[in-house]
Amino acid sequence: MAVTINQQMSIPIVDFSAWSSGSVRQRQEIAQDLATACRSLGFVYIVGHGVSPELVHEAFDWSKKLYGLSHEDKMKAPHPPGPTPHRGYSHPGLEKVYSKQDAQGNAVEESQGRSLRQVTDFKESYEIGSEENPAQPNVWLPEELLPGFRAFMTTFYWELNDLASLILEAFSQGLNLTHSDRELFLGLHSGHNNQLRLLHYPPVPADKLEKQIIARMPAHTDWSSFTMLFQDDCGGLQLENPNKEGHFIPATPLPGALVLNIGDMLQRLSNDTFPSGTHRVTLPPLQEEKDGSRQITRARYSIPYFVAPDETAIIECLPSRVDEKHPAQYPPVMYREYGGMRSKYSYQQAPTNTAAE
Ligand SMILES: O=C(O)CCC(=O)C(=O)O
Ligand SMILES: [Fe+2]
Repeated sequence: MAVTINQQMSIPIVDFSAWSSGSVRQRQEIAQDLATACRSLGFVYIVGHGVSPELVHEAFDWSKKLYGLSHEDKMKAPHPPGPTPHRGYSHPGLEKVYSKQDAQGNAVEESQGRSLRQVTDFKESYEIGSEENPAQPNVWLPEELLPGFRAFMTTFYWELNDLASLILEAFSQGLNLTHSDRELFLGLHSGHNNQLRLLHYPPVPADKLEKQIIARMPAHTDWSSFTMLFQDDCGGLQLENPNKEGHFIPATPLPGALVLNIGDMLQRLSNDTFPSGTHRVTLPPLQEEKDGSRQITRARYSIPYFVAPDETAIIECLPSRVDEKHPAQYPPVMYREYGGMRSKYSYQQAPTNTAAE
């Protein structure tokens, strides 16, 4: 039995190890297990995913080296102004993550953008894409600052895309797509519009997070098709229980597992068969260090990989998932336009970077 519901954590675990070399029956079981898991929460742990622990370890090592550089050096690969291109280094406080609900209504755009920023997201990130995506060129550090970083990350990006392609196949089988829908679905994802993200949440006083004076990452959905996330052992990632608004389930770090969550595009393509999971990063349960009487959270590192449709792909409910009983829930949308709408306020003028002091 490849799917287990861990009672304590309630997030299903799917073993993907037999996907590439398994029998037709084994593959069918995995596809079904994955679909069952994604239907319920839109969140699943994948074990046996084939990305070697050494490679993941090396990626975290590079991330630590990157964030160990001085602010001045990190700013040699600055995120360009505005939300796109979404590449390079974002210092703490620059990017604001918010939910679809937070940003509704067009008339009060400016004030909304400002009010969303009253609570700073205390994290720093570095975004990497395909080297062959002219719409979103990478912003690299000078090679001498971190020799080998660019080469490693470029290889890692495509290694993760290899896994993403297998998971897309498993999804098309689990969703019972017709042959032509399968071709369409796979064809939307060339791999050139994915995004590899290195995230660092510096230590902060726990009470600042508790009192919501600052945030790590507020509740949101990802707007790509799905996300594969590696996290360190700190904890703090949580997903919202889809049946109980405002109740969050911890995505406790599970050694060797990646966390997969469904994004808005796959929710649309699957016509709501797979819900896009709302998640956030908040206070981890572990607080090991103390600063006088004040509790300080540990630093946290995570590496999400967003598997996205191509920029100009038109996303609409796949015909295999639409019938009289299940009419299409979404009109067609170009992926680039949807992303633009969701990220509109995320890179407005940032407040000064002092929130965690
Ligand atoms: O850091 C994490 O665990 C989650 C990151 C995340 O949700 C995101 O970057 O969209
Ligand atoms: Fe996310």
